[in-house]
Amino acid sequence: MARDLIRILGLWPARRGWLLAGVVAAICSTLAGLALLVLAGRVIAGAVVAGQAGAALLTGIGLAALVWLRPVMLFRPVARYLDRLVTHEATFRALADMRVWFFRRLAERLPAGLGLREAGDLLGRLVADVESLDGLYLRVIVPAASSLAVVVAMALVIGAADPGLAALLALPLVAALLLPLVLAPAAARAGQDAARAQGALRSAVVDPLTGLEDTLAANGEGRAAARVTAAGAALSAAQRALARRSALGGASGALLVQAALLGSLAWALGAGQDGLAAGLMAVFLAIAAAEALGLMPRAGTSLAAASAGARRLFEAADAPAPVAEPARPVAAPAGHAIRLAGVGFAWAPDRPAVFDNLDLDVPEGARIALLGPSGAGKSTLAALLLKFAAPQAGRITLGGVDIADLPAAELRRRVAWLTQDARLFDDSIAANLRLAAPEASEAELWKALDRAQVGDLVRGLPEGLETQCGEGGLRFSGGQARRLALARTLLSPAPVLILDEPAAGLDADTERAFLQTLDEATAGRSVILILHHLTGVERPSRILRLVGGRAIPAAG
Ligand SMILES: Nc1ncnc2c1ncn2[C@@H]1O[C@H](COP(=O)(O)OP(=O)(O)OP(=O)(O)O)[C@@H](O)[C@H]1O
Repeated sequence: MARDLIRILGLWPARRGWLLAGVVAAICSTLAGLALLVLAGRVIAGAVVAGQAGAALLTGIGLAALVWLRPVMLFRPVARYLDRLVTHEATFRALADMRVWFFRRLAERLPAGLGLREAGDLLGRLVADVESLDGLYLRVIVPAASSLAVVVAMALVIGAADPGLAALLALPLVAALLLPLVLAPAAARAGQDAARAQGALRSAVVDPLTGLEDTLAANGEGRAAARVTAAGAALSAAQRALARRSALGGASGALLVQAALLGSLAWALGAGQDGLAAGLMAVFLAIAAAEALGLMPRAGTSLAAASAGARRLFEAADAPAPVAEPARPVAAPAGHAIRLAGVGFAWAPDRPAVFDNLDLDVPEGARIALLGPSGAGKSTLAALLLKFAAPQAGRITLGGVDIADLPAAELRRRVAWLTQDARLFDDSIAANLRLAAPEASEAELWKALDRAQVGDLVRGLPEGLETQCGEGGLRFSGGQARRLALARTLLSPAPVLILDEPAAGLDADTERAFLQTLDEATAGRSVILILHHLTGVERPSRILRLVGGRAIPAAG
């Protein structure tokens, strides 16, 4: 548990200044509260000892306390305001860093898609588990630092007057301070159950919602609702267990703080005239301490929840990346001829091999038509060429350089892929296109749209290039969205294009028109056309068929 949490803190180096400033602000605010009660205590203790308020005000101590009371009263709300402001700002910044870190780690580990991972569960990790980490700072570190400052200040203030009283007061308060460490391990299991249940609930909701049409068409809403109910019940049970631990911690904390209060009260009553002032002061300090230390035992459950969140994040973030970046990357080659030699590949050790001793040459400027039945491995070949997966045998070279030695980003600048189910993102058409070429001018966007046979459609839209595509491109029909995605790929300056069924979604005439303009759109570039069948207008330089894990020449 401690290792995960220490590692989390290590991931926030850029926010160290903010985090530290938050702790300092919280300590100042708590100590200001303490000082306020100390000063009030002094005035009252002086009055009680002197027998009447007026006389107390005239004693040196009472007068000094009164002088300090006003600035401290003014300082305290300011300190409290700054405390909340800075600690929350520090948390927001640290969590934002954490999300980006986690997202990048996922992107490295899931280049070929989620595979068997559940989208809802990953979303839960990215949102809820990252959020649970705010408890580590806001509900554990900050209160612990403030409480420690309170205990030390109290020991100093009371210790100067009466060390025995200071020990009596400090003992239960130190116990309250340490209680979270005692309670956290027991709460850890409940924290893990709650985090897991939260992930399961998100999956149960996201999965049927993403495919709502299919869920409804199959009358599956009853089953989906039952899954959500079961996942919700599991989450409630886990959260109830966590809440029980939190309540237990809260009650124990209150008990310890009250013990300190009662102890000092008993001392004050039992002390003679000499000890009365110190005893009364201790009562005031115990009241002040209650605010800071009363929260501490609950920090145990926050610690457990943060540790469960951290565990789940690291579980996903530490999975081995399918393709490691080269330890010693080589310079990108000038040429872009592709060669596969003796490539063997299976997606997992227990899955059948997709390729077995595959050889393939794509010379610069060639147009290869790659045919093959469903499941033959056409998309898998594209995944290998973009290093979304790495072959277990053989090598793949680009311009004579093994792609294993090229950084993935360099390779992907040279090879662009229109995937089979290319996705439009929830942004404008222009932004979707510029994913492939961020610097592209408007004229270049229109050129790519025209080449993909979708320029007229976009011209007819009131907002043109600024039209929002909606999530997954829902604003457009399947065929229109595919042509927009094709325009994006054609816009890419990459010298090698892999186009998986580029004419899918086009009617016969438009398909013909598109394939005829392909020459112009891809002039000078190598193109791998993944097709189920040839229409006769593709004019490939070679036709290959993937069969039994190998590429064999096919008749046109
Ligand atoms: N990302 C992936 N993770 C795990 N297995 C995969 C992945 N992509 C493809 N496969 C598996 O690899 C095999 C070949 O699939 P692939 O999609 O490459 O065939 P294809 O020729 O493109 O088929 P289609 O013409 O139907 O698109 C299939 O058994 C498939 O389940």
